[in-house]
Amino acid sequence: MTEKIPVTVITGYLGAGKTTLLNRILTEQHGRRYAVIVNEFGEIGIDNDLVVGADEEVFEMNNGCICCTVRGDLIRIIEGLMRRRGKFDAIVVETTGLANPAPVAQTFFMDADVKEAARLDAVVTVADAKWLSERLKDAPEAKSQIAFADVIVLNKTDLVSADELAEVEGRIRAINPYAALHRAVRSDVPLQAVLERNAFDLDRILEIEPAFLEAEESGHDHDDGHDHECGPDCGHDHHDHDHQHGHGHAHEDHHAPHAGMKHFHDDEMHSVSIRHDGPVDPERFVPWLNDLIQRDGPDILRSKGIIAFKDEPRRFVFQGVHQILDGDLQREWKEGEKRESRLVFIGRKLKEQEIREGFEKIVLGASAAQETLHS
Ligand SMILES: Nc1nc2c(ncn2[C@@H]2O[C@H](COP(=O)(O)OP(=O)(O)OP(=O)(O)O)[C@@H](O)[C@H]2O)c(=O)[nH]1
Repeated sequence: MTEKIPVTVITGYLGAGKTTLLNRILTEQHGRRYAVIVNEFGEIGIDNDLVVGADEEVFEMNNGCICCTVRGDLIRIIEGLMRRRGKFDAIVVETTGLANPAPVAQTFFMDADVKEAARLDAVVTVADAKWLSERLKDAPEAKSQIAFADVIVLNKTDLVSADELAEVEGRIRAINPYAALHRAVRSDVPLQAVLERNAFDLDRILEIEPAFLEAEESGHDHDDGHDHECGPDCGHDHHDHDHQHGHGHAHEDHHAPHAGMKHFHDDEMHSVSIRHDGPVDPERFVPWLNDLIQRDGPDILRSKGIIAFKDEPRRFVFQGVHQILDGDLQREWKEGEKRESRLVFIGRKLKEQEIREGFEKIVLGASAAQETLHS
């Protein structure tokens, strides 16, 4: 079987530093060859011309709302690329700053041919340290981009004070406590921090954030109801794009001591994590998960999990984006490795109690429920 090509999706609000990151990826010596797909908003491709490295092939997805037209474009481009396998090692997709990354991520689960050939390696969100806090208030896309991230590059730290940095990190953590977070100036993160991360592997998240599945706060049940899910006749109004490029003067040393993380409640976006120390019956688990995802999918932005099935030497790994779910048996549990199931749901208005009770009662059956560790 040929290896699936890893795909890195770079997202982030307008002007956050996505193209800067992409240029870094394309110019640094890493011995890997990347095919680049750029999604732009508007008729005329500009980003394409801003991307350096003439040797790299840049494919443009153009025109309109990514939710509707671009998915088809993306599928077409990836299928085209697959016919020229061997010419590149990985794919990087840069999305428009206005996109909700969900439809892009979903492409890698939904389209059978794409799924066969490529795997979503990580969603990397570039955030503008100067403007993110503001955008989180007025731009739902900005929030979705943070919530979706596996890796967050907190860029433009040269433009903020240590206090402001702590504040924005706290806001990011309130939305997404799981992503690896790197501070950057001109998107200067080590490339191994963003590329070929296999970020869907929960183990990696646990390495970075050992407390990942522990104590977290869930938000209240508020929602502004604005989720960017477009139908086929999307009539999105995308006109209020203020192009906040943060060209201010650097006024603080970004190496200033870390002011300590602030904690915020995010009323809208939160997460539910469950772990269970004991075998899980696939015949109960799979229908439960499918039902949950079908029913609450619109509110569940991301779901991921590793499950220890009864009498199964391999780990069952699933991940999903909204209603689209994908799971398979992967590597074997290692000698001495704790056979613990871990599940995470990230989204809006999650029915935490229902999810927990569902897992305990439906999946485990009431008697086994005691063993479940609440996190
Ligand atoms: N001060 C400062 N400016 C930066 C930094 N990173 C990028 N910029 C500048 O910010 C502007 C936007 O950067 P881009 O990389 O084009 O951002 P983008 O996210 O691709 O922008 P869009 O394509 O408009 O969404 C450019 O003028 C960059 O030179 C940084 O860390 N600090």
